[in-house]
Amino acid sequence: MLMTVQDFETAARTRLDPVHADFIAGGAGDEITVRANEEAFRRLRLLPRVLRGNTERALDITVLGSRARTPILLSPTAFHKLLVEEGELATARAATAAGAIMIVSMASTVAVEDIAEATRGAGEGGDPAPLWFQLYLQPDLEFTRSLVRRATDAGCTALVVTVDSPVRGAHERDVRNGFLDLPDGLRCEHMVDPREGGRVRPIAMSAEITWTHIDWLRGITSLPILLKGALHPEDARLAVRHGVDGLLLSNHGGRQLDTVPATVELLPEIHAAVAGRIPIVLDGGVRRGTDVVKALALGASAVGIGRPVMWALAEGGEKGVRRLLELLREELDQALALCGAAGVQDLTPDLVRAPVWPPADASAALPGGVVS
Ligand SMILES: Cc1cc2nc3c(=O)[nH]c(=O)nc-3n(C[C@H](O)[C@H](O)[C@H](O)COP(=O)(O)O)c2cc1C
Ligand SMILES: CC(C)CC(=O)C(=O)O
Repeated sequence: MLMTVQDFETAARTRLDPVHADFIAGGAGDEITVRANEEAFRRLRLLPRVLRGNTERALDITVLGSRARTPILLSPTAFHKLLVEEGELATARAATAAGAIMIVSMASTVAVEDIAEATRGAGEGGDPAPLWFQLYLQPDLEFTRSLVRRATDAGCTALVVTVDSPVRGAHERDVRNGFLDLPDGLRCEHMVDPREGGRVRPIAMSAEITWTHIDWLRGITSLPILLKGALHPEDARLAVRHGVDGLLLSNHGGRQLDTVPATVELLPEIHAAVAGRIPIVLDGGVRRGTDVVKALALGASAVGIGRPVMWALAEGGEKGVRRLLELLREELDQALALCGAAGVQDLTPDLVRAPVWPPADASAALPGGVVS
């Protein structure tokens, strides 16, 4: 029975080509950060409130003008057609059914216009899923401008600029497996360049990109801009100064610089650095409703999931992703109830404890004042 994210991972592995399973699960170098993301959530403890009388929980959020029925959004992941024929269309329909924000990867195998169309048909009376568009700024600014225009015209309501990739992370599993390119017949639809007779450009991960490019982007779009992958508090402050509207606090699921901290460990520091001026979305290692509660309590406005969506897609296509989003919603709702919360707005940092025992200032409260 598929009851947990872990169940989806296990089920997906039985279906997936092992090379693709490695592409999804893998990370950079020794994958220390891949593991750290999940471990950090597991280490944190929740400290619930009681007798609050909350019989229903509100899970809906509005981030940067985008309304969603859940604070769990779909982080951008590449190449969904590797997993199912419909590719990102299946993902987008499932996101719409859940009322979740989907961030379309620049490296998607379906074009953003078609993804937007798919969300319009899938609402079951609800609104289409808000789509955000993820961008690696290309040094060819005219090409980047055309992508921004395409995303805007397709109805995307925010741009997510990934800034942790001056070069590609060292994915050693992929190198060993010889998985260095998409198989024949699949392509990154956004990299097709009409100016070059429909040539498919490689995605440039460029070390030339600087804050000047962020200023340039700020100047050509009125869509909200989120930076994805800024981890240093000073960069978070710089983002605010450069007119960025939000942060997607992410270490790329441990796929770029290995040994960077888990994102949830960085959250309090980044939250303090931006001081409420811009919202923070966090991704990396979110696998349980309790993880969502912890991240929101520590100051995130929403969380993103990457690999779980890929596993669910591989396991059961659109239905798989729907089920995944449902089960995470159920887990989140239950965790909120058990925390005594009436909704995500009730989550505050006092509900989260890092397990240090005995606490430095509590030894006097131990029986007989004994510290053992
Ligand atoms: C297979 C795969 C493909 C990804 N593709 C992209 C991408 O195209 N653009 C991007 O900014 N991040 C990409 N990411 C990173 C995710 O957006 C996200 O930061 C990460 O997966 C979150 O961690 P999680 O997988 O533990 O949930 C990818 C991650 C995976 C696992
Ligand atoms: C094709 C890549 C750009 C996708 C990516 O960001 C990743 O695999 O982590």
